[in-house]
This record gives sequence, structure tokens and C-alpha cells, in this order.
Amino acid sequence: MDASIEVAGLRKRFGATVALDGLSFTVTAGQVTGFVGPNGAGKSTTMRVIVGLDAADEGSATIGGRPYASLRHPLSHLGTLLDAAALQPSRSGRNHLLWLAHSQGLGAKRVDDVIEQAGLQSAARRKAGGYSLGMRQRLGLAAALLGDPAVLMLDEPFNGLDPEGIVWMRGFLRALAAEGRAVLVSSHLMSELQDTATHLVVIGRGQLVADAGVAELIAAASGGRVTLRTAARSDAMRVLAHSGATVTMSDRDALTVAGLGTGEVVAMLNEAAIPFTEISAHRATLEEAYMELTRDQVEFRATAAEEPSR
Ligand SMILES: Nc1ncnc2c1ncn2[C@@H]1O[C@H](COP(=O)(O)OP(=O)(O)OP(=O)(O)O)[C@@H](O)[C@H]1O
Repeated sequence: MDASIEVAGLRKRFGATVALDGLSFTVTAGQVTGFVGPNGAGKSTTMRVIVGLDAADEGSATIGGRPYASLRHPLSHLGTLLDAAALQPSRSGRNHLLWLAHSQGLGAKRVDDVIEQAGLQSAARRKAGGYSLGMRQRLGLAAALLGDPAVLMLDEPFNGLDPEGIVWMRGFLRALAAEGRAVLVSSHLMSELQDTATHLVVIGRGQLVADAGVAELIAAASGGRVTLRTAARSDAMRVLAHSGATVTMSDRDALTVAGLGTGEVVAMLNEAAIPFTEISAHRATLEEAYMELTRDQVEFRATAAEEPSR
């Protein structure tokens, strides 16, 4: 069975709400695919449809070419983290995993392996009801790994993790992908996915907005702009704007220049004897790339009247 998730033409309505509107994408082996979109875009519904918790009105979702419901030992094919709060509070983390393992014909050895992999050793014998959100995420991750699946699908796994936990999770997800697994990870915060996801599936209002490599999206959002650092900001702005460039202030002593290459900017500043300390091709962050892609997709956006006055 190949490590992939394939979603084709999914449509799903909840009453008058169209949650999924003809959504298609593929998650491939060997990389972390970020699954992102504004609130209400349809990420959770897509994941619920993939595992059969919601039925699609139209379209199909398959794991390695087969519908989830047809998999005999599903945990050995697809590991999921969908709702970290869904556990029996009086059971210890280890007992929760033992119970899950038992249902799939797996032994206690495998449980202890995933407890170690998820960094849960010190808490495994405590009641799960007393776990912090971060510990619940680790327990959810341990459960997802139980069947050593080729495909992982994790809904907001960074939620509730402290900065150290976020760094750990990033490395962990990269390592799982490096082993050849297909890893789909939903997130609200692009900064969490930076340095982790190499591919992004962006959705908005139940439709596909972008399905592309992270490097490609960042290059497109960087748009040939130049970042310039100078103490003589107003002089630089005047000279560059005079030649038709669009110049905006980006922070205290930095300008972003669109419409001219780095060489042209250097030549103009030298000619006008304007000093500068740094000049470089602008590299957009994943956050900027995402904001550009989803500008028209936000379901709940503050109207101009609601925005705080400056
Ligand atoms: N059980 C349900 N009943 C009614 N409407 C629902 C239900 N589940 C989801 N929706 C609606 O479907 C749309 C998609 O919701 P979904 O939770 O899939 O989005 P999401 O991208 O996961 O959002 P978030 O980032 O806020 O978690 C939303 O408009 C939501 O209100």
C-alpha cells in the first residue's frame, strides 16, 4: 500500500452551510504537508470525512488507494490526531494506549515504544484527566503512532505546546516524513509550519486555494522585491520613487522596494551619494505568502468600521 491520502471532488453541506465545495488534493509520501486555511475553511470537516466520521455528499477520500472504512487494521495504515481531549480521564495515559493497542491486536511492547517516541515516559502512569493540553497532544501523537502507519493526519498538533514542545514537534514531524511517511498537519499559525512543511494545501470556503511547494509559494510572495537598510531613509525614498519604484517602509530603518533589481538600487543610491548598510533580495515569510493567498477567503473578517482607530 502506498503512503498517500487522496481527496477527490469532496462536497459536504451542513444545512445551508457549504463546508466542502468540490475539494481535491493529494498528500504524498516523504514530506510534511501543511493543511491551512482561515477559520471555517473546512479543514476539520475534510479530516473527519477522510476517516469516515462525517459522510461526504459527493466525492471520495482514500488512504493508499482504499477508503478508510475498508481497512482491516486502520491504525496500521493511518494514524490520526483529531481531538486531543477525547480520552477517558480516569485512565492513565499508558492504559489508554494499551486499550487502543489491544483493539488492534498490538502488544504492550509497542505501547512502551510509542510512549518513549512521544516523550511521555514521566506522565504515562498518571491519570490522563490531569494532563495539560501539551501532554494530551503527546498522548494523541503516541496513539497515532501505535500501528506504525505509513500515513499520519494530525489536526492542530502544535496546540497547547510550549516553545520547547513546538521545536520538538517540528523535528519529530520532519523525522516521520524522512522515514517515507505521508504526513498531513493542519495549523492556524504559519510560523509553526515554517521549517517543517515542504508542501502546503491551502483551502478557503471549502475550495482549494493553493496546492504547492513551500519554496515556490515563498518565491512567488517575495515578488522580486528588495530590502534596503539606510539611515537616510527619506532621501532614498525620494530618489527611488522618482525612478518609478514603489517604496514602502518596513521597519525603523528599512525600506522595501518593488520595481527595481538590487543592482539598479545600488547604482541609484551610489549616484545620489546616499549611504546604506544593507541591501538584499526580499524573502517573504510563510506567513506573508499565506496572507496573500487567503486575502479574499476569510469567512469572518472585521469590517473597516470595526477595526480599531489609529
Ligand atoms: N457539525 C456541524 N454542523 C454544522 N455546521 C458545521 C459542522 N461542522 C462544521 N460546520 C461548518 O462547516 C464549515 C467548515 O468548518 P470546519 O470546522 O471544517 O472548518 P475549519 O477549517 O476546521 O475551521 P477552524 O480553523 O475554525 O477549526 C464552517 O462554516 C462550520 O461552521
